[in-house]
Amino acid sequence: MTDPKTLSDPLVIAGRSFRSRLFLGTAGYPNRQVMLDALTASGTEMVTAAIRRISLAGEEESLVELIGERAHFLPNTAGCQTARDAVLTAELAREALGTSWIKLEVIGDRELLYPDVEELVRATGELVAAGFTVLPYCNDDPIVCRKLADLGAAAVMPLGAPIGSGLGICNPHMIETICNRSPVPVVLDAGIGTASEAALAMELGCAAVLLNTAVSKANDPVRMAAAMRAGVEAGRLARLAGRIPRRRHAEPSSPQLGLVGT
Ligand SMILES: CC(=O)[C@@H](O)[C@H](O)COP(=O)(O)O
Repeated sequence: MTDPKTLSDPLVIAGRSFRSRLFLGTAGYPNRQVMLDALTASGTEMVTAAIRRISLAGEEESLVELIGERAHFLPNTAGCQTARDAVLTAELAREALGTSWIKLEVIGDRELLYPDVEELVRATGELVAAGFTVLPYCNDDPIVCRKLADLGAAAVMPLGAPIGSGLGICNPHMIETICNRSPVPVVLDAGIGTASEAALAMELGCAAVLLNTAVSKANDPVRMAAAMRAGVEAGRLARLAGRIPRRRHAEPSSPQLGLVGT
């Protein structure tokens, strides 16, 4: 019988526990109240925002205070294109916000928003050596994920699909492979379009899902945030329960023995 405690096993990253396995971004909401209501509906305990947005636009200055106690704040290096730029941005975040946690994004192409793997690996090594808790956004590549974990990343965050695309998980087999091999938690980051895709990420073995656009740009962001919460929880439960194997042929669901004529 399932121990009810396993249903709510917290996720632990770098010694910090999270009951919610849904992490949310803060960009693109119709207004701040909708964003806050969506965060509440999602049950999230980890919220990310680009350090460039926070530091450059005065209006965003109080975002960290607004989030306050409701969630752990995870600054990210969105917009950085070199390791040097990302490391400087992370140092700025640590100085300004007093956190050494960083979601590391080093983008190699502004149109694709795909990670520059060489720069990402370099920046991860430098930031870990400088005492940061590094969560790198990376390709759905098991080799890259292993290198990042070997360098000391606290989690790896492979993309499901390009940021903001809503395409879902383009290569579920590779995400599952990464999950099966990773020594650190795997957080599916980017590309999720709807709740069933968040559930799939968890069914594949991800420890958590990070998403933004699917909620902030939904017709009803608060309702979608609640749907994502339910999707992540359902996917986690299904993963723990263990799915039946796929078969190429029918398998009677009722026992045949004992029927007249058998
Ligand atoms: C907010 C953030 O960190 C995004 O860059 C993240 O990668 C989420 O991507 P989606 O907007 O596709 O969910």
